[in-house]
Amino acid sequence: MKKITIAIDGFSSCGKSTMAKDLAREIGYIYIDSGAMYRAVTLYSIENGIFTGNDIDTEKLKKQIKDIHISFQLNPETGRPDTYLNGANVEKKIRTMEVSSRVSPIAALDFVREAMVARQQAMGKAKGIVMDGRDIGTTVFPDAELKIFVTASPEIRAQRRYDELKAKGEEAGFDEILENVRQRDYIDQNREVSPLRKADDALLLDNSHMTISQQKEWLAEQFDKVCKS
Ligand SMILES: Nc1ncnc2c1ncn2[C@@H]1O[C@H](COP(=O)(O)OP(=O)(O)O)[C@@H](O)[C@H]1O
Ligand SMILES: Nc1ccn([C@@H]2O[C@H](COP(=O)(O)OP(=O)(O)O)[C@@H](O)[C@H]2O)c(=O)n1
Repeated sequence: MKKITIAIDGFSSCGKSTMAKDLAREIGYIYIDSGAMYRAVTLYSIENGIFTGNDIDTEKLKKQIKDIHISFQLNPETGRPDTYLNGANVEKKIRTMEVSSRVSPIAALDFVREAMVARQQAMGKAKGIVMDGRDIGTTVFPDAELKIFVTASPEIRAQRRYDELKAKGEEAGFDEILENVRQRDYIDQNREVSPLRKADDALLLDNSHMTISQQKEWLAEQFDKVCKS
């Protein structure tokens, strides 16, 4: 069967990766978590003195962006790809609150987006890819055959992230997570380059009251519809 491109965008912590990864596994497509790439650039920036407080040394980061190598390798235990930064597995490190609180300003930088989008487009050249993020249907793959835009209420999204971090044993309060979700939504929607918005031809999914298996089923139906049409 002819392979297509699937773009899943939406607000923070609403379940994009969960549904994207499950669909990719079922249909034998590559899954790429584009947010992990922005998180990896943020971790690099934290570890290499690019932040002074909340200030970002953009000139330094611009010079070093070509030295930031990001790749993915499937983790057989979790069934999802782990993120590697310059050869080291950083999957755990990039999911901390420290990275979450610094990622959106880094992702708003034009030269960072330019570099990441080029890499994402190269990964999707052969189609057969499910990618999730903020600008996949609008900028990275504007011609994607299937585009989804996911949303849920901020409180529900914060609760999902809280439960996830708690299960991993990470200390983070619900209020701190809710504030982070709101802040990132604001920066992501209001930045100049590729702001988060629904592509005109994307299907809207509010999964506030859906279970993981319901949303998985819904996505599989949309995929079938596109493949049959
Ligand atoms: N429909 C759902 N109901 C409850 N929890 C969900 C649902 N979808 C995803 N989750 C959980 O919410 C958390 C955030 O999901 P994730 O896929 O990482 O979101 P995103 O990629 O949009 O940031 C994960 O712990 C995931 O297991
Ligand atoms: N395509 C993308 C993906 C993520 N991002 C940025 O990266 C951050 C982290 O993305 P993510 O997908 O890991 O976020 P979560 O919703 O999983 O917490 C987002 O808040 C955005 O600022 C982006 O700008 N463009």
